[in-house]
Amino acid sequence: MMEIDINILSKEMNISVEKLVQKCVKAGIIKDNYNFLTKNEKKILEKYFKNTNHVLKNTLTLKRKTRSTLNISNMGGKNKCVYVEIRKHKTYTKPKEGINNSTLDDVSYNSIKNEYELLSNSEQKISHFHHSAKNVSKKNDTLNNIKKDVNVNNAEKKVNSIFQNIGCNNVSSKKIELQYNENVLSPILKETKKNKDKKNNWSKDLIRKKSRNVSNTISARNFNRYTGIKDNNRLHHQKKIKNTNNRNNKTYLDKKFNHENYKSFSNLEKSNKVCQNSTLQQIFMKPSCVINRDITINNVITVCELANKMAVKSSEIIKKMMKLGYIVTINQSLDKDMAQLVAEEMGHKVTIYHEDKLEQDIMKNRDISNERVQIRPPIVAIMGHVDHGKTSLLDYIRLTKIASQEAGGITQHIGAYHIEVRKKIITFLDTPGHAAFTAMRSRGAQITDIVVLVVASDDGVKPQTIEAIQHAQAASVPILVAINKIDKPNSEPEKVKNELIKYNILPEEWGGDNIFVNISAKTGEGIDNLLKSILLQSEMLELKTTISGMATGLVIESFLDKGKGPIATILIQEGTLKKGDIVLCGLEYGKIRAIKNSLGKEVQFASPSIPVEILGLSGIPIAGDKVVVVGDEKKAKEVSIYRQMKFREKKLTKKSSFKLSNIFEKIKKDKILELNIVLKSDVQGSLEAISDSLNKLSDSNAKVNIIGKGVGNVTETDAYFAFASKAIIIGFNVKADFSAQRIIESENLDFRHYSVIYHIIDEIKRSIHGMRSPTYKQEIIGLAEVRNVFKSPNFGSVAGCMVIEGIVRRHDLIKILRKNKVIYEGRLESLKRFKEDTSEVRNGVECGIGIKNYSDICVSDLIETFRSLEIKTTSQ
Ligand SMILES: Nc1nc2c(ncn2[C@@H]2O[C@H](COP(=O)(O)OP(=O)(O)OP(=O)(O)O)[C@@H](O)[C@H]2O)c(=O)[nH]1
Repeated sequence: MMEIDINILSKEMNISVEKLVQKCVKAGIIKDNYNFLTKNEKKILEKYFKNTNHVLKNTLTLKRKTRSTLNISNMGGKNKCVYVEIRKHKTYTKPKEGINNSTLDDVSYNSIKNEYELLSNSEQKISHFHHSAKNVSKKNDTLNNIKKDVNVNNAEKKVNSIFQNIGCNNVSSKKIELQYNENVLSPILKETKKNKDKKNNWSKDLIRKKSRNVSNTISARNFNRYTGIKDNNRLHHQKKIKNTNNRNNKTYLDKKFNHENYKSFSNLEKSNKVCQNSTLQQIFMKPSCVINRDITINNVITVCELANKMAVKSSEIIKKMMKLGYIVTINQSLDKDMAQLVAEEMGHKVTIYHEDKLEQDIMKNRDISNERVQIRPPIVAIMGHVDHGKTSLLDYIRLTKIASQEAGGITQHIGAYHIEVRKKIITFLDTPGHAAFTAMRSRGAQITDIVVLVVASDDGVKPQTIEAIQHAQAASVPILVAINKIDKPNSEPEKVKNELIKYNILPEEWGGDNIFVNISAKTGEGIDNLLKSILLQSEMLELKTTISGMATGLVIESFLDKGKGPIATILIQEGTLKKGDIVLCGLEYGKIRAIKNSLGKEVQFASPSIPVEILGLSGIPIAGDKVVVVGDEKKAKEVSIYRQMKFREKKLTKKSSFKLSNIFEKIKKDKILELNIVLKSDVQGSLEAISDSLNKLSDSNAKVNIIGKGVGNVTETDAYFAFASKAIIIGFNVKADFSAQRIIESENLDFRHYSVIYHIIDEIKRSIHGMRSPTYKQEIIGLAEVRNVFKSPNFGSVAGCMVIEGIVRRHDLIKILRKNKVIYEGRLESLKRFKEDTSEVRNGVECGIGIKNYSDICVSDLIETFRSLEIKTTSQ
């Protein structure tokens, strides 16, 4: 007959040998030798377990069955199916609470242990006791220890006799318990009970606090796992805490443990038992009192952000503010004073974050020794009308063929080059018009020292020549006139000189301040003279700078190179830039990886007024951004992040720019006595008429300055010019180009459109004198281009149109523009899509438009829809 070793069986069943022996006895298996069970006895035992459901109490059995079919090809080419069934069976047993592998039964074990703990009151002995109790083979040591400490002779005798009776050297703890109770332990037990209550309270408190901390960061499941502590030692606790990554929790527990000084290991053990009892519940304790916090706020903070910082509900702030007399919404921004008021009302301590602290810190630590002051090379911008020979001039000077390499012969990007003339350096900027010059100025970057105005002697003064003069004069930069193409037979340099008088550009020989040089960029005639004149002009300007110390400069242009990353062309204004320097550049920062000169050669440093390309920035800066060398890369990164955040904030809050509606307030407040205007008109006649009338409005209160005027639509350059000069834009019978419209919107410029001269004069007059009057602003909604004209018996002429911008609505006011001149203002008669009436037509869609009381519509006319908005001007 096959026999099964009882030790092996106990391991398989995952219960202790002693427990198994007890169960055998209960199942009616009585044998002398308990070391082996027969097959029949095993069956009886299994039946007993089934009936008593003993195992199921603490076990969880998982079964899984998977079926699949295998196709196996036979020799003859036929397939054979093999059905495969995999059965998996796994039983999980929940470990018993406390010390479950003890040789003693639960009740007696716990009572003995409690008493022993109280008697010994030593952590070492308890751990020793645990260790001993876990191992059956070490039972004698355990008993000896108990004996030593408890000294119960009767118990010892009984124990020994029971050991022998059982035959497997086990202990009948019941007997020990009885003896203890009788002789020694009953008085101690009373004391124990008291302590136990105290300890349980402590444990509950601990768990409650633990759960409150942990619940913030770990899931309920993690929490259960965390609190269902199997191993009753402190180190294990700490590991668990580490795993949760909850620093607060760890500190809290550590503190608690230190505080208790690990008085008794049993305390912790008991707390774990409480934990285990509460593993299935999460305990979230509502804070019993308001927690006052120290909060830091910036200039602007939303209600929601403030609530998060104070750890209160947004509704509480809204309620509080209502009590203070303000009605706010959750996403509303509060300024720092308001936020401070509310937060302090709610009992929190507020610290206002000083905005420029980071910037100030980083700028403080810069090395800006002013020891070596030297004369610096002049920076010259070449400006003028299209095709008057700007690039050809630079081309000749540098003896390179830049013009022929450019797409379509038109300058596409800003280039910056330096040349040497008579051992003196001149730096040239080649601009693609005036937009870049003005855009840079609008960012506060004044980079140019001298403007060379190129005027073709065969073409004379043209619109862009006038624009260039206006921009240079607005920036107070000296103008040097280069009358070009004198090699041409039809050249008339004297005529150019005469034309320029109108714009306050007078040659020195006529008593003016401007140097005039006749040149030919083709033959090179007069160019030496021009360069000499530039050097002369720069000497007069006494351009000086320090060449030692950390560098500062300006970005001229920037782009992203796929291989090298962001590249910026910069001009150093002060100090010397070295390879490896840390720079702050607008919103970006970086460590200079390489410096290249205008010939593309790598150099180790760059001195003032020498244009160089730098590599190593974190992003692409904008033309006009300031480059500053700083000492600390980490701080530079912080400042860069802060600047980016501020930029986003500024974009969102959109500060209002210079507006006609608040001119009177500005006159009162800031003593601004000048109203700058950029005026654009459809024809020269009305331009002059409006300009004269506006100039006459100047009085002791305010001066009207027409800083820029011209014929044609409002362009991107006009918009930048207005922005840089804090001017309003007035358009008479003209509209703003798409690009200009974009700048007007992004910079929040004041663009006013009129079709009656009297309205312009009246409105400006009223604004200057702060009169209350309703003024109207036209907001353009859509633009449609006439592609075809049909005759309809009902509606007269119907224009077949394509909407090219915005929306055309049936009831909006309209203007008809022909060659950028407004030829009619009125309303729509009809708006149709495929013969169906419609209320609106969007961008990119065709439609039929009938115009009320107007039938002279032509192909290519533009129909602009707008609405008139009333703006309240300031009161006197
Ligand atoms: N005869 C003659 N032709 C010239 C002279 N200077 C320039 N040109 C010609 O004028 C044309 C325009 O010259 P560019 O140098 O491209 O003019 P630009 O002002 O730089 O033009 P954009 O880049 O479009 O602003 C070219 O065909 C040149 O060859 C000159 O002094 N004499």
